Amino acid sequence: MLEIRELTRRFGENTAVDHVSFEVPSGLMTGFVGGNGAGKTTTMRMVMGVLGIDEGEVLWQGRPITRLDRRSFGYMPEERGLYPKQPILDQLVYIAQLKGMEGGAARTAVTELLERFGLGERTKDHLEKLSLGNQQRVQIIASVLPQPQALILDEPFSGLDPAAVDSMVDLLREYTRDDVPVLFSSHQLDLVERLCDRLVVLSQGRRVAAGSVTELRDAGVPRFRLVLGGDAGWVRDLRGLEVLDLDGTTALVEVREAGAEQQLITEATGRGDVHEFVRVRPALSEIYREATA
Ligand SMILES: Nc1ncnc2c1ncn2[C@@H]1O[C@H](COP(=O)(O)OP(=O)(O)OP(=O)(O)O)[C@@H](O)[C@H]1O
Repeated sequence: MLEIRELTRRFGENTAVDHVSFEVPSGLMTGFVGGNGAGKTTTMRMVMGVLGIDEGEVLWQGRPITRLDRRSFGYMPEERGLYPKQPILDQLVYIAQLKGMEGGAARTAVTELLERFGLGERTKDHLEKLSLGNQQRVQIIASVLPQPQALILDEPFSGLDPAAVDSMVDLLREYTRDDVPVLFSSHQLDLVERLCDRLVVLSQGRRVAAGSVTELRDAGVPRFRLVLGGDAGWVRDLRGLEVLDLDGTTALVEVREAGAEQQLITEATGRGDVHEFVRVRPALSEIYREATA
């Protein structure tokens, strides 16, 4: 497990990351979200040791992380940094060798990954000849070579078409199945909701929410939708509830006093037909908007 404890980084007067703590458990996918400038990249850079830490620490397997640990991590930085004028196979094999793979094994692993990402026919092409999305695929391959102990990926999905997103998702799932902790930042909340076991939300350098998607969706004030056979206007008169929406026979209410929902359903069944009475959990996008407001 990777643990981020009270990490803090200042740039002059600006505290870009302010005592941020969270965990990236092994075998789980953790999504890292927050608006532009929230501090995601700065946090990831501190985790990877490419940026100094002002306060706090990073722990790997329960002890302070070392340079060697970081070398065994797969890191996809925001600044992508491969050579535009070199064939993609050659530079990926070179990177794999730099990371300690033997030549033959490196070539086999790279070829396999290139084929997997639909680039099997492009191995001799210079990076700059590929579309931006395909360049992104090459960056992803560079970051997962060789077998990483943890993955720290800064916006790995940006610029990918749906097919490449699917290849990337399959690949990341294979790593989590092998118990690798994965932390990735993204602005694509639908993707984060689909993929992530856990989520960390940053706003202006601070952690404003963290937990599993289910925990976060359950954490807020409970909301219920009630659909009746007749008019639902009487719901406004009940104590302990706030009516968020009322449309003829349908009411959406928020429970302000514990137990008010029991009173609601008792009253509703006493008055006539109840077609639906369900707890409504907010979408991730709503949680995100509220947390970062
Ligand atoms: N090298 C730097 N020098 C000065 N300020 C910096 C530096 N790097 C980051 N910052 C500032 O730190 C804050 C956090 O930036 P960061 O890039 O970590 O945010 P982010 O969440 O990754 O944003 P985005 O989603 O736009 O990539 C911003 O205010 C940014 O301007």
